[in-house]
Amino acid sequence: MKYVIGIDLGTSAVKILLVNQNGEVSGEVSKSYPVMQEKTGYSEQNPENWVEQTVAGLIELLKNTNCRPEDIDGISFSGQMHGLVLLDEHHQVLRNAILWNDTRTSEQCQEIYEAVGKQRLLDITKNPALEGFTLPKLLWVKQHEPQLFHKAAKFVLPKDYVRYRLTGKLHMDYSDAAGTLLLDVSKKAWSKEICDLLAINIELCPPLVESHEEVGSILPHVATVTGLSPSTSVFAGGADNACGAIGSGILEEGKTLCSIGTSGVILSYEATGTKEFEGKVHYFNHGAADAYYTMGVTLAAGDSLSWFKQVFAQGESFETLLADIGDVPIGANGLLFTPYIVGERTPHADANIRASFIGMDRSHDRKHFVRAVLEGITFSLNESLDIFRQNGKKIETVVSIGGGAKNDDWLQMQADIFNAKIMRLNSEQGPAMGAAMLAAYGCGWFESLRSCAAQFLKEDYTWIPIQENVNRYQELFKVYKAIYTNTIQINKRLRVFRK
Ligand SMILES: Nc1ncnc2c1ncn2[C@@H]1O[C@H](COP(=O)(O)OP(=O)(O)O)[C@@H](O)[C@H]1O
Ligand SMILES: O=C(CO)[C@@H](O)[C@H](O)COP(=O)(O)O
Repeated sequence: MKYVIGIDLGTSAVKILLVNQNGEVSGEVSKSYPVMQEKTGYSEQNPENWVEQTVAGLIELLKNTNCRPEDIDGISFSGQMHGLVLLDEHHQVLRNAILWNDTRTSEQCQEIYEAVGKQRLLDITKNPALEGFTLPKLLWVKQHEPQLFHKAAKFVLPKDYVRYRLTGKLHMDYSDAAGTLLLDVSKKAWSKEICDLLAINIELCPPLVESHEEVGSILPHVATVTGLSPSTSVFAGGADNACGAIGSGILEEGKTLCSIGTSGVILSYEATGTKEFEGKVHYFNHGAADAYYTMGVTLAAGDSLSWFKQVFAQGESFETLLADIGDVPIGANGLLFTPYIVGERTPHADANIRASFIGMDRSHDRKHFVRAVLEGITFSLNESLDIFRQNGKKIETVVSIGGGAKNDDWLQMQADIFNAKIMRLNSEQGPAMGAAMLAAYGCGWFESLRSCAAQFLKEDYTWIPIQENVNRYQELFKVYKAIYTNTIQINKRLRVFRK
């Protein structure tokens, strides 16, 4: 039997899957690493932690399997998007990576609009200037750390750096490059125009490749340490949401994905890069060649639940924390939560907004708060789903993946709030499975990603919306939506108190 490995470099942890030719998961490892928040709005990670934990994960995976290293035909990657990894001329890391959920760059977003123009930026990149994207981070380092910026020879994204450490080769694939705001999304080339207008040397941008392209093999010393074979081919891989889409079979028009990881995403396949969404949703290159996807992003989806657990239930597992949410009625006895703990992206591109619990009552206990957190996260994702529906998309079934897809009550809640069937596949590890599929396709096991999906992906269970719950949630959703507008000014005034 032959195998492939999919590595998903998430924000909370690296998840590694060993998958056989039938698409069965033969081994699975997860290794976590910390996120550093030095100030409000900041979010950084040390790239060395990604490498250490990926290597540790590979060692563990190979130790616990009977598969021979030479039977692993290929490895590919999925990774958290947008994070800036700056390298010097010797490819040494110059500073901590600035992550996708770091929002320190509002001023740089304005600078981009002033230099490029809103419409021109949309024409080239298909996206607005958002704090989380990579270009504003580059400009921030240029302005605040000029001596360090001066030493920069290349920038890459998180999984590109880990791939570089395993292979010695630097690349970036189109699906991840689209999230930098430096890519001409439909021409699939770095935009010289944007680089020139913002005085960014285009030489900083790494060579571009397709996600399924072979980019190298495992370096001998990495092979010795991990137990991998130096003959195993390495394929570029893609952005975690593009890989999540591949690993969930979102490979044709009409298919929709909900991913609840640290962030939350509602994603829809697009056959062309020429539709107009006016920047209301993100519009990026897919990991499937010459395809695209649109998505709305909740900045802190799973992260809101993790934050709640860390503050109010330290040491408990997600399973015990969520054990009794099924006993709490819809609406948590009048308690609502907005998940804006690090600001928001869709539909409110607002780095300044912060979260609220509204309606706290003497009768509430912890389980009401937990249910309110889950409902708030799901309402936020429903705002993205609404944008798609308002643009004429018919959404009847949604494939749900990520850590949030581990809880059955939450999946029923998704069905009731989205008013759509929620399908869970045989593995909720969509991005890692997508990376494994890119390796399988890259190795030539299949003639297309679609035929790989037909072999690899199986439906596990589907949750059907319960009409009575749908009606209750539709009423509550109207109240939820009113919280944003009613808390903008309050949060502006609170800003000076945040450290
Ligand atoms: N058993 C569980 N039930 C519900 N949610 C969970 C569970 N375990 C983890 N999560 C959620 O999943 C999130 C992590 O999901 P994951 O897809 O691994 O994220 P990432 O790719 O960002 O590292 C956590 O923030 C947490 O909120
Ligand atoms: O910023 C985005 C998408 O634009 C995030 O979706 C990141 O890609 C992080 O993903 P997770 O760690 O939550 O999977």
